[in-house]
Amino acid sequence: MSKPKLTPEQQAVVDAPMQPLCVIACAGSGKTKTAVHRLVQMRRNMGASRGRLALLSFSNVAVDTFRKGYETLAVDLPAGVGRDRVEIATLDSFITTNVLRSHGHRTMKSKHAAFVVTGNEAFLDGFTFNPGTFPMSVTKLKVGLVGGVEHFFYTQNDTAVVVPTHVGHALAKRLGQTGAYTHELGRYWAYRTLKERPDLLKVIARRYPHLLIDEAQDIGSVHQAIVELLIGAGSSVTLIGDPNQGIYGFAGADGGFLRAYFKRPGVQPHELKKNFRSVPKIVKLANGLCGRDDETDRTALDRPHGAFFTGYKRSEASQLLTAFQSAMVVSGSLVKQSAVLCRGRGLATEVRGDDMPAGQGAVKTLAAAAVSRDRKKDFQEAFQRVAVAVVALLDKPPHGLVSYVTQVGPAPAAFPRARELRRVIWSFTRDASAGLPSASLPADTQWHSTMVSRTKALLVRLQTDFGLKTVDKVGLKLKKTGLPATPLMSAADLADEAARIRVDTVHKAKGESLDAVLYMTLKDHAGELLAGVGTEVGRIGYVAATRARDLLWVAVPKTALKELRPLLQAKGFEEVGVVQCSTSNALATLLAKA
Ligand SMILES: Nc1ncnc2c1ncn2[C@@H]1O[C@H](COP(=O)(O)OP(=O)(O)OP(=O)(O)O)[C@@H](O)[C@H]1O
Repeated sequence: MSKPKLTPEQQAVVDAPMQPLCVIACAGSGKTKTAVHRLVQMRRNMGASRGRLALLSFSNVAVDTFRKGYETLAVDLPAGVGRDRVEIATLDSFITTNVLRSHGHRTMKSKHAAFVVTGNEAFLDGFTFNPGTFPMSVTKLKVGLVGGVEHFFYTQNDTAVVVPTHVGHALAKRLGQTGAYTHELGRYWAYRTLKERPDLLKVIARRYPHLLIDEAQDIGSVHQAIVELLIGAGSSVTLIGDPNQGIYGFAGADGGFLRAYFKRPGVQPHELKKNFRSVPKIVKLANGLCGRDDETDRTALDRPHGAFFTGYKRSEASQLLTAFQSAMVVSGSLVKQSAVLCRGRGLATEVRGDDMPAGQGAVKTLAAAAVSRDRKKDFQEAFQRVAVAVVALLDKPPHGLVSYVTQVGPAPAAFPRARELRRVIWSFTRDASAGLPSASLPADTQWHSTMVSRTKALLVRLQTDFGLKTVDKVGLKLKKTGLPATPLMSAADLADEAARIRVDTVHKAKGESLDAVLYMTLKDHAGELLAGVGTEVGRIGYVAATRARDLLWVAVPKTALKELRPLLQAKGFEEVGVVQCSTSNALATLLAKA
């Protein structure tokens, strides 16, 4: 991490006394930098003390950034300071490592050590609940805590639907007895373990006298209950986040814990109000949306930039995208650092034109993995899919093998060589020349035959090196049924891959800085964006808008334009028409830039 000077407000957080802080920070205010500097300073203050420090967040991307930042800055710590006594992890992995993995099984009444399931494990077929329509997998079961009382629910279109407590409880318990937990239920079991084991709680609080939690607006009710237990047992907890970016309300996280935290005795309040990301016009607009008066660090550009709106017809989404990409060229935004964002997955899928992955069974999963890797450049997703497909080709694989392989961290006793196997599957996933073949090969001929021979070779290796037996008649599971004659990543995709702009949900883009953002809305999404950050959909719009560094477009349905126009203009958006332009010219220019 480079070392630009911290602002006075950032420095005040870093230099604050060793007590709990509540840091409310605006979008683009450098929470990452501030949190890492604070972490280093706290470690310096703790000197050689044996207590550990933890910096916790919610995504692996954030954790990676924090780790790199800490590695860079911690070299300046004097000798004798316990530089390694720092943990940087997701809140869930902190809970898993410290509570669930070694202690959870006792509370879960399982003979096995606890292990996570992701939903693809065959044995989960027997773990469902029936809300009256059709059976739903236990992976859909969510749990919240209100005043220490658990309540179960599932979400449908981002709305919570209650599951009777006795049903949810019985299902969680039955699954728990096998040693398995879903991500959701893991937190529940961790909470129950800590509640039942004050001795363990005390040990953890002593081990971690200080915790820093980033993106604290995403703390849900069960997370909060766990954090409250740790606070009660003596850990000093600092929260950093932006309540206006709380977009997981449907999952029980509405930013309330962060918003009210400064009121607690002994908690020192701080604010970060300087936005380093966006041009002044976008910061002004964001202030108008959330009712804050944040400052901007950037100056206006000498090329077109700022916040615009336009109308679009669903059937003409591709023209809108072309027009937006043309505007990006003029504003100097790079395709690879820009995105079209939608509030929901449905609209994103429609705009992106995603097809169902071709093939069937394990082949379908491997085909989807090749597309994840080669089209979406999402290696993590590709890896997860390969792991699922490969395990599906094994005869009686160890219980929980997919999760042992895909989860980072020490190998479980049940499968001590998980990390080696992880490496083998990673290299198969990554290497299109010797592992999973390229999605650019014709699917039902070259891709399929290459995939079959390499997958079989991989399975032989798993048997020889790891004792993992292949299913009988594996050829039947690797048939080419359903694969098209064209490449999985179609020829058209290959041609304009460099010019293809990412289309994603706002949730996926959280925490990112993007040169240009096109927020595609339905009428109510736009209405709620304009109404402010009081609702979840309003906050989702706010997150979309504040990702943009230089250029923000909000597209609203043409049918709603008349009604929304004055409201958009009142907030400071300027109107642009979707000018028709030659697609090939626009793409050629973009390709040259990319
Ligand atoms: N003191 C500083 N001087 C210059 N640039 C800074 C400073 N602090 C942070 N930045 C830059 O500000 C940008 C935004 O920082 P960051 O991504 O951490 O924002 P954030 O607070 O997490 O935003 P959001 O919550 O919107 O995701 C980064 O490019 C970072 O390098």
